[in-house]
Amino acid sequence: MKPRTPSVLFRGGYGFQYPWKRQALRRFANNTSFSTRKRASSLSTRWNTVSTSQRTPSTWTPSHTQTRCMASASSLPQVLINDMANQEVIVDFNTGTAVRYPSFWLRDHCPCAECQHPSTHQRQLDTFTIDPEIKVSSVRSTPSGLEVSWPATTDIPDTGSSATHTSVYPWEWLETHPPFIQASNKTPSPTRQTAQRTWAHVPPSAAPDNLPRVSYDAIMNTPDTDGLKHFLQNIHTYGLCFMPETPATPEATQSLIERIAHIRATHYGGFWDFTSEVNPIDTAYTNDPLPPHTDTTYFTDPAGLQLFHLLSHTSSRDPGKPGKGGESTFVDGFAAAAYLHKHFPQHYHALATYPITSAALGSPAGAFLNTNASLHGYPVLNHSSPTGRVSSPSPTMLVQIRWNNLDRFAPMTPSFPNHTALKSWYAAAREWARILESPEFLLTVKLQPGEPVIFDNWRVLHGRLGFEGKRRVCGAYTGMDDFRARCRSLGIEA
Ligand SMILES: C[N+](C)(C)CCCC[C@H](N)C(=O)O
Ligand SMILES: O=C(O)CCC(=O)C(=O)O
Repeated sequence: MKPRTPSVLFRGGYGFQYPWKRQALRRFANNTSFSTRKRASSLSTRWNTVSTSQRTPSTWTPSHTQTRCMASASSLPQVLINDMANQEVIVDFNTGTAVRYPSFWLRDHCPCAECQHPSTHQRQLDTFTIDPEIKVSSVRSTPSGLEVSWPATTDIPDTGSSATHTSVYPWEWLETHPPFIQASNKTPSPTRQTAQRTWAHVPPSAAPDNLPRVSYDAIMNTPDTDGLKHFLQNIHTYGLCFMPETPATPEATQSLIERIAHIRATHYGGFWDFTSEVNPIDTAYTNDPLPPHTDTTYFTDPAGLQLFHLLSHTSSRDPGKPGKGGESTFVDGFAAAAYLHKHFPQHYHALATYPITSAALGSPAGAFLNTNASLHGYPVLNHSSPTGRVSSPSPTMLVQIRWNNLDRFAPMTPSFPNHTALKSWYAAAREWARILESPEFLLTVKLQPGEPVIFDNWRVLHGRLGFEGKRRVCGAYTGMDDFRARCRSLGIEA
């Protein structure tokens, strides 16, 4: 097909009105040698500077030996096609950089109702019927997005037709789903801490006024979701939130957590209401002190949020009097980890490197162990990065803390290469435990009936002081994915 000269021409062209676009596209043009045939009319230079007289987009059909700038009204992104072996469509979003989309990747992510289920948004297109060397037939910048026409092939799901196919990719979707790591995120972008604020040096006295609080009524009873959004935002930003004026009943407490998401049931049950017991399945069901820890470190996917509501605590000797002890403790593990990284980088590295095994062995449900022939446990400090590889772990990449020294278990699959490594891990764990218990980081709060607390179990460590008397606590877990999905449903980028 003889390429038609783009009927869309644009004012000024890259070389004149927008010099920085020239650099942006040239960077891509230079990064990929591509051939263009010089053509008559206004096209010029290696990457087709054109002058424009129209301001509305229209179709343009490149030949596959040609690479051109496809431009449209200056308010729309500009599109460049790189015709090399793995054809790419390069989009300049008028932000000074441009993003590359392989044609196969674009076809595979077509959002139309044939290729993607309209309500489940699951892929309906069989990826593996797409021609691996597929190239666009034509592209067009339109107000609703990048319109791509594909050649007639048999990859149309189930229609058996060999009609061509057209995909329209909304600009915002394209811009927020770059297939390749951009230079801008070569250094790991902050993870969940992007909008998170660590806290420390909080007076270790009773809950100081500056701790985040949202009342039960604001969360449960306002017709809009402002109170709920504020509640979730606090949990995401600070890792915990108190909920004053909550009726001191299991029912009201359960409704609070279910306002967020469904309860994550475990071998402890779903919604728990517990006191100390004679034959406990876990030390939580005793009146012993518990050092700062995160729960369910022995799960592949540790519980995301945990809620505690102290319903009562009375003296064993005189039920009319309050019981002694049982204060709750909380630590912002991200703040403690940042302190460890700054002052003891070798200890941070040890806790981020060596996997350890945790276990819950007291339950008749069986032994929970996060180790087996193929899984060798997890480090205390777990990181994530855009490349999926974490060569030098740092707090900006920290996504999850797994620390419960009571539940740490001798692994069946050894994870320390030698005695030196083992000693370095113990030295690191000792310093970590010291930091967690230090006044600078340990928040000690005597929970009160009517004011439950909820916290991020991947970030905030919790514990309690030993106590005497009858102490009744209720609460539940939710999953981290469920919490984050609920945040997103309210516009919070968790
Ligand atoms: C269910 N309830 C919260 C009452 C007890 C949970 C015990 C959790 C266990 N010690 C761990 O650290 O995973
Ligand atoms: O009893 C408490 O206040 C906390 C218990 C605990 O740490 C747990 O259940 O994991």
